[in-house]
Amino acid sequence: MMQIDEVLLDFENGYRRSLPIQDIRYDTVTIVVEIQNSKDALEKGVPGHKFVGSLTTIAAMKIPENLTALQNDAPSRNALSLVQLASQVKWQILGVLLITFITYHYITNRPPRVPIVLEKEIPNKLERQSAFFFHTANVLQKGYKEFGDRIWGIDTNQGLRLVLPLRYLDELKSHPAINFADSISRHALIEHTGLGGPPAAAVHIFKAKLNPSLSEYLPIFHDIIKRELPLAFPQNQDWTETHIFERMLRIVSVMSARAFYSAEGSKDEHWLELSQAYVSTVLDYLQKLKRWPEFSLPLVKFFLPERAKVIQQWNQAHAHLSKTLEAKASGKQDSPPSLLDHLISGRKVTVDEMIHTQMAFVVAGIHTTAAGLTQFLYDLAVRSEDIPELREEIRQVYAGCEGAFTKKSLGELKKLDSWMRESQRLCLSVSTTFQRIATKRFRLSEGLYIPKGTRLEVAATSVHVDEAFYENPEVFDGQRSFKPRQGQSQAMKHQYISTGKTDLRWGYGRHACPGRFLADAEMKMLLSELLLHFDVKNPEGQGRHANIAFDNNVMPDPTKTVMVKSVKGW
Ligand code: HEM
Repeated sequence: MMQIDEVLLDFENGYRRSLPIQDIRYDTVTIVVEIQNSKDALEKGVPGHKFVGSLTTIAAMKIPENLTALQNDAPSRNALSLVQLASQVKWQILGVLLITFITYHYITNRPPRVPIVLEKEIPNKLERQSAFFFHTANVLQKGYKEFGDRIWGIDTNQGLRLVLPLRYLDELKSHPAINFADSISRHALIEHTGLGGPPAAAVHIFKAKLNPSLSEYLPIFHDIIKRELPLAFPQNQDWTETHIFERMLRIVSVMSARAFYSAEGSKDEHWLELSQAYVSTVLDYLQKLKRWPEFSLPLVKFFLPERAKVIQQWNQAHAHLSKTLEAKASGKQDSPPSLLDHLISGRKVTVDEMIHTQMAFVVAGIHTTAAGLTQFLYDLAVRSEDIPELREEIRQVYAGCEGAFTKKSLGELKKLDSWMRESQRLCLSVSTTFQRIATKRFRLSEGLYIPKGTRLEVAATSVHVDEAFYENPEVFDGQRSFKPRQGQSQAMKHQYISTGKTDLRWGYGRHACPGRFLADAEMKMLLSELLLHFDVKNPEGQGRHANIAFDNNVMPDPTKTVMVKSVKGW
């Protein structure tokens, strides 16, 4: 037999204390006894062994040398051995659970096993990321050619992205486990920048309210174009070197301000300047941030002047929008109502919510449309021989509607439509589209497991130059879509606003660009007025201006110029 000198008390609240046995006063607590100091016990090799029971049990306890004997004899035997067992099992269970959790987490989040573009040519991952950032279209084209019909991956500074073959589009276009808005937020690095796409509710209102009222907007847009165009392109009988992008941006920003914001806003020079400058700031900010690896962004962003500029522009937008919302509180709407009118009708919207929505529409709608117009003119400047045919069609349609464009008359500009479509086929606004993010893990029908958070997309620029879908895809053919539209059955197909699996200019599926009808109308009216009154060409020997591309964005170079001259007799 051995004597216990000291006990270790484990109270239920987690408190633990070691006391000589004579100091223990309370006899009601449930305690754990750990033999600690007994020399005898040490010699017998049982220290660390725990017994649980009431103090009365323990105070009276004389522990036999043979512990098994105690377990058989002691009155508290069952209680002691059960809790002892539970205590040991508890740690084992926790251990097993932890290992299971880590294994599960690893397995479910492990990137899918797919071939990675450039992995063989550039073994260093950082260099591969950089190659994609600076040569996006080429890297996409390489992967598209090399992996054909398989799913393949791209290493980017913001992680692995999976490129899908077109056959997955139907399976995924309404899949509940993938999300478009999250992927836009991810592209805009929302957790570092606070930037993101327009809220789904606002997009819904845009589709339901603004798009159906487009006809009412046409005379307003046409007036804006007729007012702004001569300011942007003064009459000049000599060829004049002209920056295109900034002029397009200005005119589109006026039309967009009227449609998204308010009639007053479309005349407010400060708002117009702000909306034009904001997009460039955002693009510069993202371009700079995306050069850095993800983990460094929380720090890097503070060193970029664009961050301060974006915040300053938000503050300016705040001043405008709080004034406008106050003025609109009476319920007075523009005619036709702007998107802002629709958004606040019957709803309480805070100034901050409205800033987010308005600025997101500014980014989605102004730069893209101005870029589309600039790309068109850059294409036309190296094919000025096509101008007379386009101009003739415009003249006929213009005469037919007596100079007042309607939806129907814009629909008759089929050659212009085809030219716009061809220009956009080769110069998309984004190099990949159908960008989605997996919000849950799921498995594709052909078996590939997609972990939560995976980014998925389609290599749109490569699809558009695939000869399986386009004859002589590298050749610019302005009438490519005009020809098939001559037959009755195809008359409504192959339009500038059309979308399809091999026609990804506006994205695909339920998130295909809802602003394309607006862009189509704005662009056709602006180009019609421009081509009625001006010739464009590039200086002798100057080829088609190259685009600026980074990550997913493709833009015309705003610093380039084309030669512009007034048409005789205007
Ligand atoms: C030529 C001009 C334009 C181009 C090339 C363009 C291109 C695109 C593309 C490619 C997408 C789909 C992205 C994807 O699926 O990955 C998209 C979506 C979107 N576009 Fe446009 N866009 C243009 C004009 C506009 C305009 C004028 C608006 C005005 C409201 C607009 C608003 C939007 C919105 C809100 C979305 C997201 C739709 C959603 O959340 O479901 N776009 N655009």
